[in-house]
Amino acid sequence: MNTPSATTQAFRPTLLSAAEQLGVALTDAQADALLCYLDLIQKWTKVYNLTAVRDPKEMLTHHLLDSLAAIPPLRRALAQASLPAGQGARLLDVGAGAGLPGVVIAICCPEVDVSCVDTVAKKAAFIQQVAVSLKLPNLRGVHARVENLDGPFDVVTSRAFASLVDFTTWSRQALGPQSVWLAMKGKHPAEEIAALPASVQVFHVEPLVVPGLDAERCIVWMRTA
Ligand SMILES: C[S@@+](CC[C@H](N)C(=O)[O-])C[C@H]1O[C@@H](n2cnc3c(N)ncnc32)[C@H](O)[C@@H]1O
Repeated sequence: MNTPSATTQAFRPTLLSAAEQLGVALTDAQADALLCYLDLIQKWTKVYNLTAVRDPKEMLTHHLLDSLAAIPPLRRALAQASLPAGQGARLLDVGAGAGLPGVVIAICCPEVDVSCVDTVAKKAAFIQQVAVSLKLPNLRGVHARVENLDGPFDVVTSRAFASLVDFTTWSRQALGPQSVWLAMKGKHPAEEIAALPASVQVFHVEPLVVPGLDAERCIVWMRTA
């Protein structure tokens, strides 16, 4: 059983209210897992330097709630995807670092198989540790450069990773013919979009509102043209 610490347990009302605002239905077990994930980041970041954000409250809004905001758009995209009947979607989170948004997706969407790839071995090992500690069979950490990974993955995500050109160039071989890229960005990245080659089609720039975070956020949805 996952039991959050007293510190993160105090965040539960904020988490539940944010989830409600976002339209993400969380079971008690999922809320526990998200709070325990915060505990694990805090514990391991002392040793592994997983993230520059150290304040637990900031971690909640800047990392956890920010990633949670991507869940409804992701669910919508998966519902529209024509996946073979009975097959769960495969998702690759590129440059996942401490597991954002990949771990949040694995907790909230148990039907999605999530691989978090990072070039830094200790970050991939941390994701494996999270998968074991939180009993998430649909989550794995992969130590590799994304350029060397084959797919096909149905959705390839990134957050705070690289320019759109680099993200799409380096991960293109991991996509199938019907797959999409989901890039989490701050304000509308007009210059990055303009720099994309004709072989990458941006089909939607979706604004995100993150509860408790006074900052612009969006998802850039792309597919191969
Ligand atoms: C700024 S961190 C972002 C981490 C996380 N996505 C987040 O939002 O907090 C970028 C991560 O990308 C990883 N990275 C850089 N180049 C990579 C590559 N070619 N393949 C896989 N991971 C890479 C780095 O090791 C780093 O952990």
